[in-house]
Amino acid sequence: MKIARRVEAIRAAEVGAIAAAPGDALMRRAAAGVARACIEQLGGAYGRRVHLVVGVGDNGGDALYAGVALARRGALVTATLVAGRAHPGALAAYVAAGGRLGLTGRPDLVVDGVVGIGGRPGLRPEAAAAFEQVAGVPIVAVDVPSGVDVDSGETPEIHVDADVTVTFGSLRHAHLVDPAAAACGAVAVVELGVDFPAGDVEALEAEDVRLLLPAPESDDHKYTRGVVGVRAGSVRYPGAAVLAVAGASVGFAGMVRYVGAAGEQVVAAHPEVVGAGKVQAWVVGSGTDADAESHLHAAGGTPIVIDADALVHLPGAAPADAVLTPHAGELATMLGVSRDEIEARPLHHVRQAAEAYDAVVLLKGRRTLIARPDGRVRVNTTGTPWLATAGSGDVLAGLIGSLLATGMSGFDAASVGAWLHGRAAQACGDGPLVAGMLPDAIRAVVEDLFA
Ligand SMILES: NC(=O)C1=CN([C@@H]2O[C@H](COP(=O)(O)OP(=O)(O)OC[C@H]3O[C@@H](n4cnc5c(N)ncnc54)[C@H](O)[C@@H]3O)[C@@H](O)[C@H]2O)[C@@H](O)CC1
Ligand SMILES: [K+]
Repeated sequence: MKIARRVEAIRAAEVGAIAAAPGDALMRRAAAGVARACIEQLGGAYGRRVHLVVGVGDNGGDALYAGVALARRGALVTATLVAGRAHPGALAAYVAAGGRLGLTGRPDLVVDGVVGIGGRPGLRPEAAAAFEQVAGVPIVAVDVPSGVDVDSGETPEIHVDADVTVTFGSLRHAHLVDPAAAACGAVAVVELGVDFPAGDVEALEAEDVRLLLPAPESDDHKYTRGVVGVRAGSVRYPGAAVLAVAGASVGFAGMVRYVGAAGEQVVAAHPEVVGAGKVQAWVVGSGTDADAESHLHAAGGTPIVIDADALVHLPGAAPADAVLTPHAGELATMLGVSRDEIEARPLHHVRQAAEAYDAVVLLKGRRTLIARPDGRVRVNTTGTPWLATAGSGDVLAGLIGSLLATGMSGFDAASVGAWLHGRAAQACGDGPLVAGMLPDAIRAVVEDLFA
């Protein structure tokens, strides 16, 4: 599990280690990691031109010590001190190692050491100008891209867009949560040997998913494995029914039931699907059009995935054990704000919705967020831009419903479902895909996990 923590918790955990380490030992260790990332990015150090953009705090200190390490490996290092001063010890070491002040020529790489966890969102004009001078050059950010809001993952002001971000000890929220995560590029964590407390934002990794997934026991039969019921599709959108059922039919639940206007199409595509009866979980809403409200009311009393058209019919609190799966536009309608506001502050809004509806809420996006009413959040890190295609959400809703039917909690079902769905898209390759390809790819991903 990847765990991201709040700045306050990180600072508190590091106090002891900083006090115990002689001189700038911790900063030098952090800087060594930054230098390694630069060398990797450049394919070597000797003769490469690296430019440091340096602020007044320890983040700038890290950048300067990284400059020391790079200069010792033969790189030509220059630095702009955006406030005209910098961490005294690091600056002295930098100058002693042959580092120069001021920009000369076009560098091969820029190191962003303006601000880290001590920064406020935005860049002061001197910092912004320093980056403008080297526009287009790849950037390695120290700790976080300067200017992002570290705890909220928001980017309300101008900020650095990095190719690589090197952080220390623990991930911060900005590394996982968009839009800040998108500004980080690839993220590397340098170990500092510090113990951190639990965090409230996390991301599943393959091993976590494998451990959470249900696998049938030898004495299981179709009913003990769980039955999922799908109420999706309509005369107008029969395809949504077929796709939601396809997502529910990848094989986790022992049986799939379908209730709705597209029964004929569903059975033609999935002959194993049966009609109404007892279920352990419902999936309601994908493509249900005008039937959404009646389906929502008919499907009560079990864990339930509420998707698409059904979302707007929720009164206030959702039914017990509900997983809501809106995209940004749907969440905007539910919360009475604009889509732009949701996209600017997805972590804030997904938590707000989880609390308001007293349900697990999965907000779809490049970095899908899954929130519980108590504020705990999982971020999904799998997927490709090709996944943004019609019907992909229907497959996801069905898949999550089938996991719920096996007895998984809503939070686990939603986050594992999102992980598998995204990994399946990656397995389809870096090219176009249609939603109908996902179920087979999900099966292949699961087979790989258990291999
Ligand atoms: N805490 C630790 O254990 C470690 C911290 N390290 C580094 O130390 C950093 C934190 O250092 P600091 O607490 O000195 O804080 P920063 O270096 O992040 O920021 C320092 C100062 O920058 C100024 N500032 C704030 N917002 C600004 C903005 N938008 N534009 C320009 N200037 C702004 C403020 O005067 C602020 O106090 C971490 O991000 C990390 O890079 C590393 O050396 C590893 C160890
Ligand atoms: K930075």
